[in-house]
Amino acid sequence: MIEIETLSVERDHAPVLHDLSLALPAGGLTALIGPNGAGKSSLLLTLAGLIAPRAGRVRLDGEDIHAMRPQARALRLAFLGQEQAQVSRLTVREMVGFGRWPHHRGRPGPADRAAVAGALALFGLGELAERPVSSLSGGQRQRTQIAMAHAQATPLVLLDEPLSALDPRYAREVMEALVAMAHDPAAPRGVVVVLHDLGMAARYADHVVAMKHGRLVAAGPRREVMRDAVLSALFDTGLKLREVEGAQVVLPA
Ligand SMILES: Nc1ncnc2c1ncn2[C@@H]1O[C@H](COP(=O)(O)OP(=O)(O)OP(=O)(O)O)[C@@H](O)[C@H]1O
Repeated sequence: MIEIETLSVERDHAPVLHDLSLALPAGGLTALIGPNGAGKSSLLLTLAGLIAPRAGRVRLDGEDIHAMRPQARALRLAFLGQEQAQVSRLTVREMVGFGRWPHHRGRPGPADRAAVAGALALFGLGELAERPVSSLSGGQRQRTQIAMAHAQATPLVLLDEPLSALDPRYAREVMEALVAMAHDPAAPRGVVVVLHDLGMAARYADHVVAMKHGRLVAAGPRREVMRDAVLSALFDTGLKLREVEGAQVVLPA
């Protein structure tokens, strides 16, 4: 369980999150939605412990995230930001293997190798495993980074726009892999994902958090938040959700 208590955050001395209070469930997939500049990335960076709040705090299972040592935090949460440094010489397998570092600290064992192999298979990277990351397409690189976050095997996974470079097939496969991670009966994880694709949020999220101007607009189970009136007000444009052949789609109203 993540508890966000009266959280205020500044970036470059400008307030970007205002007095946010919210509890996120420990399991399931939570979609973070809202217009450009709403503060979604700032919230994710704060949840990851990478931006210190001006006021308020974030607790993970009762512990203040910002008081944890980085090594301890790396066993509790995995974070994938929008802009990742490119480590060009690494192969895909080596990069995914970096996700295991907090577990083995430089001495990988069979469990680490198995976790990497599982992540490579889950994200369709088997055939690319020995390729340098620098030789990959943007979408292949994005899947490599998501696989690395998966291999980290943390109870909480934070992903900022993980679908942005993916074609429809891989966007769907990655979302289904994230759902499987969130509902893995052996080790369910809390997966929090910033999504611009509202159709994906409507189809796959268990919970939805809607933000605008650095404030919370709505939060709750998907069906409570993904409603025509909430979405239209959130994005300042007419939107309607409709069911087409069993899937939710978002249309202009
Ligand atoms: N590195 C930064 N330094 C200073 N201010 C920033 C920085 N990044 C974002 N901001 C500001 O913080 C506010 C929230 O931005 P943020 O990136 O968190 O929003 P977002 O909802 O993730 O937007 P988007 O959907 O466009 O990615 C904006 O006003 C933005 O200008």
